[in-house]
Amino acid sequence: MTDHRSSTPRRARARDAASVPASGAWRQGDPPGDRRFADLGAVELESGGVLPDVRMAYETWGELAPDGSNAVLVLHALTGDAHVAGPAGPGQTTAGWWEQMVGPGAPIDTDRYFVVAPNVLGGCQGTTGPASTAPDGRPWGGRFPHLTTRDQVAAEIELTRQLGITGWELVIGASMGGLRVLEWGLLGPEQGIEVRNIAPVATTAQSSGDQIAWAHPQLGAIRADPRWRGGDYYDAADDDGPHAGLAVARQIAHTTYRTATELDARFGRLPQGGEDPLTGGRYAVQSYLDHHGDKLARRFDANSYLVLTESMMTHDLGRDRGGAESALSQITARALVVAVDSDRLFPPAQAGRIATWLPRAEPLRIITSDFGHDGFLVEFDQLGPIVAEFLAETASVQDRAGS
Ligand SMILES: CC(=O)SCCNC(=O)CCNC(=O)[C@H](O)C(C)(C)COP(=O)(O)OP(=O)(O)OC[C@H]1O[C@@H](n2cnc3c(N)ncnc32)[C@H](O)[C@@H]1OP(=O)(O)O
Ligand SMILES: N[C@@H](CCO)C(=O)O
Repeated sequence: MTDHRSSTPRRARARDAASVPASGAWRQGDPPGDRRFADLGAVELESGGVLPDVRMAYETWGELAPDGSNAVLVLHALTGDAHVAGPAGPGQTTAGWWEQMVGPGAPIDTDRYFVVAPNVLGGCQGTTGPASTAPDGRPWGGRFPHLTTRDQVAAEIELTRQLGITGWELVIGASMGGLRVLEWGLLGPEQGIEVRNIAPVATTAQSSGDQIAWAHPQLGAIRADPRWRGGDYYDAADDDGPHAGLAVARQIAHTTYRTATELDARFGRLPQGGEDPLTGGRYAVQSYLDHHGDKLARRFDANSYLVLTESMMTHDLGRDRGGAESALSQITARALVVAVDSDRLFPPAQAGRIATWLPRAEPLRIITSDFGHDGFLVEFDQLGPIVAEFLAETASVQDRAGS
């Protein structure tokens, strides 16, 4: 059968920022959307080990108010990064992934709020991850430790301290970002960082059997790629990494991000271009998945994909806290919980439980969409007003308290 892939994927060179000096704390007047780096030192891991010399990449927009009251933390999903808003920067190929949500006059209005977005611990866009250099001078590769959502938030808490921020007006994120939002609701206050409002979107308090099941073959696809080499492939040539395995993992994931309704309506049984499925050619939907798989393989690191996927699998807000309901009931922040009605990966019932058990949650907000889980990246006409309304109510509560 012919190889129909139109391009040779090159491994996304993980942007290990080891050679870039840390920029220290954010300062008033710093340009918006500039990638910066903070050296966080060692992070103690939930598994009992320690990850030394952690560096975290982040971007900021807006100005921190003199009383520090307007800081908003935006947490990205699995393959997102710190570049939430603004045009593609150096080494970046796309504009911000929440460009319509964050900016001057946007629902998260950077004329009013100071927005911070870090790249997650274990990622590949500037923050310490498997492609980073270990203390022995070699890339961590397959030796990189298992991370949990709590480890990722522990690093973000240290970043918060370094930025001189004592409290977040809002912590918001979707999907994997939403997992961290919920952990922030507990770990932030425990660590002395106030979390006044949270907005978990298209997310869950604990990964379900179904979510773990969908993740499993994605891990398998990467590890079955002979070019993965047990995770130690960074010395290989650019075109000799585990792109094929990563691309298949993305194809599995991408299917779960969309819906049967959309895929059937949009592609149905149409063949791709001049290809004939009866003689080994592809259907259009296969070509579409090939495209998304190849695209991710060019911009993302396979080991980071493994580490982050496993952190999502082990996510359980209720671990060592008496279960998810008990953990959620201890969160004191006011909360906006949002789901997408057609999300087959993070079904609305999971968000419904979060909204029910969070003591200060608004009624669950549901986005209507054919796009499924990806609705949080597409349905800005619905998500934008929901978030803007929540923030406006927050501001009015503050104004009343202050008057
Ligand atoms: C927080 C974060 O998650 S950040 C990461 C977000 N970004 C990503 O996940 C990148 C992957 N992209 C996506 O998931 C989606 O594109 C979204 C959610 C961002 C946007 O969704 P949509 O606007 O519906 O885009 P859609 O899924 O239709 O993809 C469009 C792409 O498919 C391509 N495509 C469409 N049909 C076909 C086909 N038959 N064969 C090959 N390619 C196809 C288009 O050419 C387009 O390519 P491009 O993105 O390189 O320009
Ligand atoms: N497209 C999103 C979906 C996962 O939430 C991502 O890749 O991060």
